[in-house]
Amino acid sequence: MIEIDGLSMELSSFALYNINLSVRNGEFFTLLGPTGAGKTLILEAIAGVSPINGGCICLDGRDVTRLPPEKRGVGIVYQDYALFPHLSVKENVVYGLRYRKIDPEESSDWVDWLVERLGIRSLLNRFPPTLSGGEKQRVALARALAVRPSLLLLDEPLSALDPNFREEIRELLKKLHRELKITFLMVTHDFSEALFLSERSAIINNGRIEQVGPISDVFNKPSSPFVAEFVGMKNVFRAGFNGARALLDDLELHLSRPPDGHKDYIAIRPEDVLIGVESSSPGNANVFHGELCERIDRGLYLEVSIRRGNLLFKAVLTKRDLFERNLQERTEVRVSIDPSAIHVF
Ligand SMILES: Nc1ncnc2c1ncn2[C@@H]1O[C@H](COP(=O)(O)OP(=O)(O)OP(=O)(O)O)[C@@H](O)[C@H]1O
Repeated sequence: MIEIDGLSMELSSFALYNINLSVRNGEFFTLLGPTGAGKTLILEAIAGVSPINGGCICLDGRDVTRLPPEKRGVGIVYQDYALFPHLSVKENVVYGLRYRKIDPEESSDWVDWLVERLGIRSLLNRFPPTLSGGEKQRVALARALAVRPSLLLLDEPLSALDPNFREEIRELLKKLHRELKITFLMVTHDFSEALFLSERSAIINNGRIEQVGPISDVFNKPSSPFVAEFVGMKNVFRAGFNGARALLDDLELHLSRPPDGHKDYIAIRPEDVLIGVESSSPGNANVFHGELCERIDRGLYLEVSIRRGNLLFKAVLTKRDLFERNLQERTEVRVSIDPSAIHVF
């Protein structure tokens, strides 16, 4: 269990402000946010490798704020593997045992299990520079777990891998977490990774936590414009509200129900902005016309913008849609949005 209370860190050009976080025992938790948000610094504060200016960090009920890294019971895996190039795979794996004064004899069954489980037995006498990215990350995982940490910290462990290895290591992390039942805290900027792996997540923006909660809540119920955009709700608008209606300039959108309490924004996923097709709930769908003004080719699909007065809506279309329906730029299109697709916060 991790309890972070009022953590702050001040650097020359960046600061972490009043970070409060509670991660349960055995949980797979992600710190999610854009590059430069401060995710790695939080991980480093927990590991004890970056000095903090205030607050305290408890691991499994122990205040570790002033303990050196090797006394915190934490394993860490880095994006760039950070293996020792001059040591063999075997020496890398057992490196932490000597450093933390753990008897290698007592740990031999455990290390043997890890070597087998991570599929690195045939690599034991090789040296890191001769390994593929996926192999390096398996070795880095074995090294971090060899000291039997109660908490595994993972700093973007998938982002340096090419897509094939990324999927393989992602699956491995999920299975390892289930088998080992220890707490995993992973930093990532990739929402789909967090969605696949973690139960709960904290969204970090510019040194602050924007939202914490079950990953499905973060995805479906973002609580700020930043989180809404981060999870792919590309249509975020400031709005006024009147009962079960949102007022955007001169456009009125029906909501599925009146908002609870004071709200300032609505957000809609681009895939819920339907162009030229009937809504699944025609009785109360929001229907309006706008001009198709931009098409961006995203490979498998096209992102299009539709202008309606001062409002710009983003939608997605397949290439087939676009050509079959001859949707050219500057044509007028009919847009429909189901009230249940409008998220209010
Ligand atoms: N030792 C340091 N001294 C000064 N600034 C630092 C130091 N370490 C990190 N920073 C700055 O703090 C900010 C947050 O860094 P951090 O590595 O935590 O970001 P991140 O969210 O992990 O991003 P990324 O996904 O790119 O790794 C960045 O602007 C970085 O340049």
